[in-house]
Amino acid sequence: MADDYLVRIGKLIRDARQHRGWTQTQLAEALGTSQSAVNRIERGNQNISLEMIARIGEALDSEIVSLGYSGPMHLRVVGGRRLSGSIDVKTSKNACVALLCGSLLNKGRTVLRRVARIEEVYRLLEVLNSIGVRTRWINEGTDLEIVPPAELDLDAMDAAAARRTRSIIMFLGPLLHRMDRFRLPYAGGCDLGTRTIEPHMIALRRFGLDITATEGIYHAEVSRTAPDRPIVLTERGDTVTENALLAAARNDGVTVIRNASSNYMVQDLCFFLEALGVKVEGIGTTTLTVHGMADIDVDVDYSPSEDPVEAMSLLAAAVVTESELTIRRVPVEFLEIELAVLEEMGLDHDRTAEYAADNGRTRLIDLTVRPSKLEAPIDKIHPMPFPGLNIDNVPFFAAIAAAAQGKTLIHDWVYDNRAIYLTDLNRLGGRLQLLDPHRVLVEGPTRWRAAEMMCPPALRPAVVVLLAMMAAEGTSVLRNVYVINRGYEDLAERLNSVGAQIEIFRDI
Ligand SMILES: CC(=O)N[C@H]1[C@@H](OP(=O)(O)OP(=O)(O)OC[C@H]2O[C@@H](n3ccc(=O)[nH]c3=O)[C@H](O)[C@@H]2O)O[C@H](CO)[C@@H](O)[C@@H]1O
Ligand SMILES: C=C(OP(=O)(O)O)C(=O)O
Repeated sequence: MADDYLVRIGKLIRDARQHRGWTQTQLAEALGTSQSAVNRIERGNQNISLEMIARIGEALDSEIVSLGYSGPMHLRVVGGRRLSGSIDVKTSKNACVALLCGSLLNKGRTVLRRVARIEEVYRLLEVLNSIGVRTRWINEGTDLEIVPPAELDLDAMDAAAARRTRSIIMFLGPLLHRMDRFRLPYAGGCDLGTRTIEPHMIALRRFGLDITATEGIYHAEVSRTAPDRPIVLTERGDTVTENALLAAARNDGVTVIRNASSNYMVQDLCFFLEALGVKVEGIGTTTLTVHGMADIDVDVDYSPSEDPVEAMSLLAAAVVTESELTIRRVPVEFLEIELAVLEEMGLDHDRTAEYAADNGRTRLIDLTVRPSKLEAPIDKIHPMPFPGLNIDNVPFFAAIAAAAQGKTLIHDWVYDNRAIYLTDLNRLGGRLQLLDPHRVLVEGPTRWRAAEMMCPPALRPAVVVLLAMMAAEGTSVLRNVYVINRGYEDLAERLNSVGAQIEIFRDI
């Protein structure tokens, strides 16, 4: 055991030394010891004191010497490298979390294919497991099998896991059919300002759900009723629409949902509901008509589609690093506006013919992006519910605008503070001026410079910072990247596979 521990520490030290480009002799000199002592330490053959570990960390200018894997994860990025080759887009966080919640509708076995192995999914799995749902990764860890118990034990819920994800809110739709009274912790997620659950309640009250909120807990009471006229959503939100769909799926009758989002995750959920036997008319439009079933008990096998926001992230990675990169499995329907804007800005790219995703419905392309001379767009960049420019893609335009000649106005009207986080790019040499909490003026082109900084507490701005670090010559450090791991599977490793140099390290 102790030997094992020494070998692990030795390996970490060797990795840190090699990352610094030092020989064992150079490290020995810095420590005032011999090369043979360093050699013994690196092979785990030498007892090593905490003081020595700290000195090595200092000498290597690295906190790579970490014990265990429980501390926060950080990234060390050697920037200025071109990317090349091709990279596949994974399935989306936002569809996967909706489908995990959707599995609660089904008494049978649900298999979801190629589910992204991301923290947001892990949190929901922890919640599902804690209430008695059996889940396991099958087919060498690529697919997920979900088998619900006859009765859910909501009192046993892992509240800490639940509070770390906003998606827990989508338990409301399925649960209101399973119990008359239950409690759920408040939803978490990115720190993006106030996001109330009122739009969800406007839809779910129509099914007889009533909620009072006290001390971080939603207390739900259900007097099951069927909506007697169309449900009109007051906001065309994604999870709101999904919650209404989930409630409608087990409402024995026809439910009409108006002002529905037709965004990618909503479409994936509709396709999944159809696989469960629930007929949904109007998929891809803002009026959904759901023919629900009182009881759903089928073994279902569904393949969620690829993530348009990950596709946009990879595209932005290519642009800021001035690389030629092929991004495979891009759900083009959900990136059309972004591509049209980028085309206007001068992006040189090729698209293959469309092919079907594994769900048989979503249209994919492979996209090759080449280094381009970009000009700032004439009009502002602003999001709209689908088919507008995707709300989560707006931050990537900040990085792209920073690469373009001229000034670009970015207007993120949706979130209270997401635009503010984009000004973190200034620490890397960006020229972003915050005009008000929702509008940022980005001036390009940018000569990025390396820096060490904390991850902003919001997923997409955090990835944008990482991309700028990849473009900046020198070594940058991005601390505490949990928020990135919420939505991207092995992002560092995958970017490394196309030429990036990003190293993961953790605190002691
Ligand atoms: C798990 C999941 O799927 N999360 C996505 C989902 O979050 P989610 O569905 O939680 O997002 P919301 O529906 O809360 O919408 C986000 C914000 O937009 C506002 N709003 C939305 C629609 C509208 O017509 N008017 C309006 O004002 C809301 O008040 C809120 O402040 O949708 C967001 C917007 O696409 C995405 O950023 C999130 O990645
Ligand atoms: C805002 C996002 O996620 P969430 O709704 O899970 O916080 C996002 O995916 O960018």
